[in-house]
Amino acid sequence: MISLKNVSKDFNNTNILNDINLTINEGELVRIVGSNGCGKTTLLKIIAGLLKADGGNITYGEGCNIGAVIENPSFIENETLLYNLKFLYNLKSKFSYDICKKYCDLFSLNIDSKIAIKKYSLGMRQKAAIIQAVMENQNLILLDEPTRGLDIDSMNQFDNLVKELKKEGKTIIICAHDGVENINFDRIIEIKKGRIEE
Ligand SMILES: Nc1ncnc2c1ncn2[C@@H]1O[C@H](COP(=O)(O)OP(=O)(O)OP(=O)(O)O)[C@@H](O)[C@H]1O
Repeated sequence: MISLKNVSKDFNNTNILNDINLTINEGELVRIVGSNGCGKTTLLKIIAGLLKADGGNITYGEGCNIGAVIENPSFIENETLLYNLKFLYNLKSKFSYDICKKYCDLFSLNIDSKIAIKKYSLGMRQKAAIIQAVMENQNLILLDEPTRGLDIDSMNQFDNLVKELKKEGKTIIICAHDGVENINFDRIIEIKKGRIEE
C-alpha cells in the first residue's frame, strides 16, 4: 500500500528522520511508537503529503485514498457536525448521510445535533475527526494519537471501529503512546534516533 525509501527530514538543521525505509502492506494494522519528539507526527505528515521530505521517496499503491487525523482537527467552527461532515465529504465524493450516521452512532454522537462544533468537547471533536478520516471508505488511514480526549466507553468504541476497518481490509497506521492496548496490531514500529526499529 505504501513504501518509503530513504526518507529523511531535518528541521532547522536538526535531523529528525534519517533514511527511513518502510513498506506497509495492504490491510496491515501498524502502530508507531517512540519518545516525545522522535518524529512520529512528522512521518505521518510526510506520508499524508502534508509535509515534504528532504530526501528519499514514497510510493503509494494504486487507488490509495488517505484519511487522516493529525494534530488538532480543523472544522468550520460555527457550523454543526453534519454541516462539517457534509462539507468534507463533498470535497471528494458524494455525501452519504447513512454512512456518516452509522459512524456517529458508533461513537454516540448525534449527527442531527444543532450545536455548533465550536461548543464540542475535546473528545467529541476527536470523534468527529476520526469519523471524517474513515467515512469516505478511505483505504489508508493515518491516526495520530486518536484516543486523545476519549473516555473509556469511547476508547472501546474506537477499538471496535479499528476492528471493523481491519476486517474491511483497510491499511491503518496509528501513532499512540497509550489508549490502544486492546488493539491487536500486526506490527509495532519504533522510531529511535531518526531510524526505524521493529
Ligand atoms: N514545523 C516544525 N518546525 C520545526 N521543528 C519541528 C516542526 N515540526 C516538528 N518539529 C520538531 O521535530 C521533532 C519531531 O516532532 P514530532 O511532532 O514529529 O514528534 P512526535 O514523535 O510526534 O512527538 P510526540 O510524541 O510528542 O507527539 C520535534 O523535535 C519537533 O520540535
